[in-house]
Amino acid sequence: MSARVTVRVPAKVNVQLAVGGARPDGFHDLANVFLAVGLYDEITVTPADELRVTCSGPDAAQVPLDRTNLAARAALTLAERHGLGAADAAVHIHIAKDIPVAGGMAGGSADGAGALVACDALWGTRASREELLDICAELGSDVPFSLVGGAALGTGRGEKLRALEVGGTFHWVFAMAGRGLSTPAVFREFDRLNEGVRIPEPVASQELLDALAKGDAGALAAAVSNDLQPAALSLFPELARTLDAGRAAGALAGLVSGSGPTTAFLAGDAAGAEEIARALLDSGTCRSARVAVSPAPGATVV
Ligand SMILES: C[C@](O)(CO)[C@H](O)COP(=O)(O)OP(=O)(O)OC[C@H]1O[C@@H](n2ccc(N)nc2=O)[C@H](O)[C@@H]1O
Ligand SMILES: Nc1ncnc2c1ncn2[C@@H]1O[C@H](COP(=O)(O)OP(=O)(O)OP(=O)(O)O)[C@@H](O)[C@H]1O
Repeated sequence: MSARVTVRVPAKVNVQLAVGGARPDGFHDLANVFLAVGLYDEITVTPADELRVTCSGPDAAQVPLDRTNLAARAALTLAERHGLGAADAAVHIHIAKDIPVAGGMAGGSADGAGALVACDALWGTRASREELLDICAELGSDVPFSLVGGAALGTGRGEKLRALEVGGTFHWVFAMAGRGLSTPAVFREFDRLNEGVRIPEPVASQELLDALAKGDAGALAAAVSNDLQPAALSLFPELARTLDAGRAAGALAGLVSGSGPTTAFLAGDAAGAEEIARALLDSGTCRSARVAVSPAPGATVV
């Protein structure tokens, strides 16, 4: 056991998000093609007298520091499963947050997966990969992917993962919006917009999987899709201007990341990404713009 563990966890973009009809449990079946991108939160755990969460970074004020924080929930779930008492499981979790909050990039999920891996190392609980994935799925639909990183197809509510091959580096620009969007609200809007419509079963696009496997940015750009985009745009119409600005600046594709409101732009190369980021900032249609590459590794002890 060591006295301090830091874990780095990436954000994600959904290059395909096919959404089925609402299930009886309120969730939606998905064909969710996740790609981890090189924007990271770092979670550091140290022994303490009681469970405590702190957070730093530009969006820190929006992060809950109580037991609803996914990082705290991860620590409590691991402790409970391994029969650790309150004193043994007391830990200070610090989140150095670089992933936008409520941005559709799985920031909270990253912190859940990171705290889980960090506490497992700190406490010497030696949970199997299978158990870690099981706890992640209990915490949220996106959390298992935050653990594994790379690229994966998520089915069910997104928690059942199959690793995907990625044959090259993709260059992205992410435009952060001035406010967040609630994921449940975006799924509710999806249901409202599709009322009375027969929604087909979600399936992954073979063209998209081939483009990923080849590392072909042009082919990936032609195949990206997000069924939640109309719902995110309906709740946040100004995002259409951001999408227009990124496309006008030469992006191969522009789309809403997951449930939004972060927008993602695929560039042909690193220089193109820098140019698009500058144009997005100059357009005044976003709060900030960041470049990042994919794929990125999952939760990693640093
Ligand atoms: C939009 C995505 O980020 C795409 O990766 C995910 O589907 C959302 O994953 P998440 O934030 O981990 O979501 P969860 O914490 O599991 O669920 C939050 C809420 O989102 C809705 N939800 C989520 C996942 C899913 N497959 N169907 C849903 O309808 C439900 O209303 C649920 O109560
Ligand atoms: N560690 C955390 N970091 C950020 N938000 C958290 C965390 N734990 C709980 N939350 C809550 O979760 C909400 C969603 O935050 P998050 O940043 O995960 O959204 P998101 O990136 O849109 O999620 P996703 O892409 O998985 O749908 C926040 O508004 C906050 O109330």
